Amino acid sequence: MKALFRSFKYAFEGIFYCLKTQRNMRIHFIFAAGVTLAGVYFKIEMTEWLALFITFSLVITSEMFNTAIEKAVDLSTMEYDERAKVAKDVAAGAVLLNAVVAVFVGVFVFWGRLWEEVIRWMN
Ligand SMILES: Nc1ncnc2c1ncn2[C@@H]1O[C@H](COP(=O)(O)OP(=O)(O)OP(=O)(O)O)[C@@H](O)[C@H]1O
Repeated sequence: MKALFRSFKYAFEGIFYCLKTQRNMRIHFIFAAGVTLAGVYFKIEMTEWLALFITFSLVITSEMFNTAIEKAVDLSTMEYDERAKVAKDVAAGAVLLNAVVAVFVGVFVFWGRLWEEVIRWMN
């Protein structure tokens, strides 16, 4: 049981480390909070919540793996190395890809509702 709690403690330390040191991670969390509030406001469907939570998770976990890879690469070399560049660029590319998909999902879920809201305000 003690070992289980210890592994949870380390996992939370990893999450807090990313939040403390990675500006992009804080931005992802702020976006996720904002989108969650918008979802509550617009009373979105259960399947839409599922799509949003999966995309939050993809963006945030890829950012965490990106941080882990950056640290591991820096541990292995501080010299310029083409393999280090590839490792970091591929990890950063994964975050970018997930972030772009998250924007598409957000637009897909909210575009119609935002548009209706704008029209309602104008009338
Ligand atoms: N050892 C290295 N050898 C070759 N290129 C590197 C090396 N370290 C970093 N780079 C290049 O510089 C880019 C930025 O790396 P860096 O480690 O500064 O990450 P970052 O994206 O600025 O993240 P953070 O701001 O979180 O540290 C990498 O994507 C890679 O292209």
